This record gives sequence, structure tokens and C-alpha cells, in this order.
Amino acid sequence: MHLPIVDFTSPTAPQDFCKSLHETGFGVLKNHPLPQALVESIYAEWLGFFKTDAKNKYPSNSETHDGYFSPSVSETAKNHSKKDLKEFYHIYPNGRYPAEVTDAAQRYYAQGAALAATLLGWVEDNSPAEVKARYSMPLPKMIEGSDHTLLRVLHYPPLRGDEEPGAVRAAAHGDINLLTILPAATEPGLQVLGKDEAWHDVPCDFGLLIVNIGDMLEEASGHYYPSTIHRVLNPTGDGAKKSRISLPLFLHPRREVVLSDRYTVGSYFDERMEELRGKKY
Ligand SMILES: O=C(O)CCC(=O)C(=O)O
Ligand SMILES: [Fe+2]
Repeated sequence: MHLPIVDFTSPTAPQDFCKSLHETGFGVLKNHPLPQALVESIYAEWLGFFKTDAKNKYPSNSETHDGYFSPSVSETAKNHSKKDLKEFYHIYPNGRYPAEVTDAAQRYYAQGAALAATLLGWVEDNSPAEVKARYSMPLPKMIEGSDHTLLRVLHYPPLRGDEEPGAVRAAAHGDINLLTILPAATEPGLQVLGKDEAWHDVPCDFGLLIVNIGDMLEEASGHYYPSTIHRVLNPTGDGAKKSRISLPLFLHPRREVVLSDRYTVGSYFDERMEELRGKKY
């Protein structure tokens, strides 16, 4: 499986990027407009935040899904039995935001969501006519005015050696949402499942932006754009002593948007949450 690195500033970037999304479910961008210094400042200050007890002032809320998810309430991926080895904080425009960090992640949210909207426009423009005909409205319209887009700050702690056998940083899963954008994390580990049924490393040089299709866009496009299974491996050697921070932004449409004959965004999301209930939160 080949994941090409597409130059955001190239005249053929939209076509090249969407070809990669169609063929692999993933697209990798360089020279994109999200400032690397902003990303790195978020990595640094949130690593500090996760190391303090202050995070416990913002326990996750099962209604609004915002706030801090400790390793003990962390996610169990669909069809898996062990909890992932991670803790994370969910940022929504109307959710709680920690007083202990600067507004950098909020500024990133705005810039990331704007770039994701641009990329969704590329996906719309590069959808074949029969795929476009399936969309209930142009893709960028689906997210207009949505306050469901989620910025997740993820911390994978160093391994201690006493982890449950079989537990991994992030078990194999597909994302639920429309489109995910993810700056290269502080450490490697992200892998994608190819059509050859083998796991492939996703490029992880600092400054790259990884984009992947979520289940909602797979559903809306009649599977033209696949939501590809991915995972985060446990590190070995020296890497095991290091934290890993990553920053996925999950683009979510408004709940009333029609995805397909079978689903609205709301019914799709609720069904997936119901499947995870008792496991996830
Ligand atoms: O940490 C990463 O690199 C990926 C995280 C991820 O796939 C997720 O949170 O859905
Ligand atoms: Fe994911």
C-alpha cells in the first residue's frame, strides 16, 4: 500500500489528495496552512496538563461527551475487550475548557475546522457524478453551523510494564465521523490496514497532516470513500518510556443532515454510541 504525500500548494493537490482518499481512505498533506509551532505548543502544554491532577476537575460527561476521559473510562474499540492505553480531553465549542492551559487548542480548533471544510470541498469536487448524486446536500453544507466537531487531545502514557496483556494504545477501529484531520504525533505508532490485509505505517514526520475518511462519509458516498481501519501500536525499546500526544479533529455534521436512505447523522451517531454504551463511557 502506498500513501503518497501530497503538497497542499500543488495545482493538482485536490485531485491527488482525493485519489489517495478513494484508494486508501487516507491522505497525507505537506505544506498545509496549520502552523506547526501552534501544534507543538499544544503538545507541550497539554502533556503538562495530563501530568497534573487538575485534569480530574473536568470529568467527562456522558451526555455532552466533553471533558477529561481517564484511562479507566477510556474507549474500548468495537469488537475489542480491552480498554485502550490512553487518556484524553474532548474540546467542543460549547464544552468545558481547562483554565490551566492557554487558548492555543481553541485557536487550533478554529483553524483546523476551517481547513477541514476546505478539504471537504475538495472531496465534494472530486466525487464522481453518481457519488455526488447520493449526497443530500454539498458536503461543506453538511457541517455549516455544526457545533459537534470534536477536537480530542490524546495522551498515551509511557508503558509501565504492568498493562493488561493484549491492551494496546489504540485498538483497530474506524472513525465514526465524516472526516478526521490529524497532525503527525509526537511519536510514531499509527498504522493503517491495507487492502492486502497487512498493517502499514502512516508517515509521521513532524509537520505532516494525516487525513482520513470516517464511517459517515463512507455511508454518504456509498463506500466510494472508504473508512479505513487504523490503530496505534505499543512502542518498544526506548519509545516505551515516552508519552505520545496526538490531536485528532473529528469533523461532525449537524444532526439533522441526511447521510443516506438509512441514516441521518443523528440516528447514525446514536446507533454507534448505543453499540459502545457500557464499554465506552
Ligand atoms: O493517536 C493517533 O495517532 C490516532 C488516534 C485515533 O485514531 C483516534 O483517536 O481515533
Ligand atoms: Fe481513529
